[in-house]
Amino acid sequence: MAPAHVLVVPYPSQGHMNPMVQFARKLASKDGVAGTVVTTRFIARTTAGGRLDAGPGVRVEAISDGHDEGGVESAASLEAYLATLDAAGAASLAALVAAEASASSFTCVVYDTFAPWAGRVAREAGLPAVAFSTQSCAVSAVYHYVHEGKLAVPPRAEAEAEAAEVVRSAALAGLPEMERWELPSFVLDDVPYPTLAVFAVGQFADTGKDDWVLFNSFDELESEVLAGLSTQWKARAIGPCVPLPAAGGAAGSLTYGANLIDPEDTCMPWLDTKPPRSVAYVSFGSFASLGAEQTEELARGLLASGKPFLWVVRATEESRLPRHLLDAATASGDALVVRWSPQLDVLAHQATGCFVTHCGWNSTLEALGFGVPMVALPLWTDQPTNALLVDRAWGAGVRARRDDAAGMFLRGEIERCVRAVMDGREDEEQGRAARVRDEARRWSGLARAAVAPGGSSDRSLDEFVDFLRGGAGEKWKALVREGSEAAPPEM
Ligand SMILES: O=c1ccn([C@@H]2O[C@H](COP(=O)(O)OP(=O)(O)O[C@H]3O[C@H](CO)[C@@H](O)[C@H](O)[C@H]3O)[C@@H](O)[C@H]2O)c(=O)[nH]1
Repeated sequence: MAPAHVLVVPYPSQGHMNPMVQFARKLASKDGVAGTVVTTRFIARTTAGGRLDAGPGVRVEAISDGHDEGGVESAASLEAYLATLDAAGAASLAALVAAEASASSFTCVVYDTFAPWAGRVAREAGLPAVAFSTQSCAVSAVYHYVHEGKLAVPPRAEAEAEAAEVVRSAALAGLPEMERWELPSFVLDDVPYPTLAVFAVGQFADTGKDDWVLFNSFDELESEVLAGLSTQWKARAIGPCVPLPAAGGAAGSLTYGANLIDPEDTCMPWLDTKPPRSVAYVSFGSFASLGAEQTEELARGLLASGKPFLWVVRATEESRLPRHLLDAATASGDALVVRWSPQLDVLAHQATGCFVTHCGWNSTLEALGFGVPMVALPLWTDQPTNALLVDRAWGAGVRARRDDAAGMFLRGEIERCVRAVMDGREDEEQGRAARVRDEARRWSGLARAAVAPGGSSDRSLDEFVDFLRGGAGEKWKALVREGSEAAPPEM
């Protein structure tokens, strides 16, 4: 039988491409499965090193996002970009699928829930459309239950009038009790980007009860929420989609093969000069913008902690850096500021003692996978919920408290959290910080076991592969050819 050929369509940004490229690579490592990853023409041309290397058995194809020359940066706004991407991406993807139809036809399309247009193209072409969430099961569950009307989020005015802001109904769905500010920001009524909010909340609207939904998570991490979601769809956790070295294996160089920016090669030699677990690694992912005041508070907090730090400040953020504060530390080798790091290698390095992170889902999973305790400084979207889970549910980090009056994380709080995690001191409030490092190590073992042969995520991937090998696409196409309603093939 011809191999099952899966077309994998991530939303074109770093935080979405990394896990989906890793997913395609894992899928293609299974017998009888080939993968093609789709990116935009702009990214394909400008990706670090000029190429995207998804590994053996995975082809890369480029489609148009309507901004072939400048990508998202050349759009008037993110919302304008999404609208162009929806139309141009769908047309371009449909052309790719049609061009393949006679040759090595695609069997199935796995699409990012942030690229719902790809799901539509799949359905219109008579191919099974499988949703892939790059965010946690918990966050996805909140969006879904809000969309279904099963979870009500109090408007800000109402919440402020109540003594406690706890969203108690969240507990019903296997979710932890959350205060309003701990929910993904897109379900709140007082955040910017209302169009994005509608989009995020409705990302599973096209997904039916018999449809597969794959999560970049693992059973052991989110078992209860996942069990709840499994009653909604054919939900399976197949992560962490992170290139983790096999247990006991040599680390080597770790990469997703999808860097949109070249990592700086000063990081590893600098880390090599530092004692084990002495360095705070600081990064806010590929998207966040901290603002000048928050950047200065962070610089002052890191300096006050007395720990050496490796801080990623993207080129677009550099103008906010208070260089005068950092000069002495960088000159003495106590601090290194880079525009982009080889993050997986940094987290795997023995000198890295904690990860000061915005709790983007990939960074969170990477920290868990490499057993690095986190200091969580969540900003928006799914990050506040991830930070809550890291701190309260998984005990793998300490969450900094944002100062409400200042509207940011203050230097003293940042210093306190870095010291609490790195010195293992008792955290007076939570009484848990001393155990954070042990918990981080424990999660690393569980994460690696989940993706190892026979682990929970590996078994779920095998189940999906069985579905693919069962000729999912062929059955579907036959049904459509016979003129029957586009019913899904048996699963
Ligand atoms: O110097 C760096 C900094 C980051 N990374 C990588 O870039 C990715 C960043 O992903 P993530 O941590 O998820 O952050 P964002 O880029 O901010 O991701 C967006 O997408 C995620 C998945 O939907 C969401 O969870 C986040 O909130 C959202 O901001 C990770 O794989 C990192 O390893 C590097 O390789 N080098």
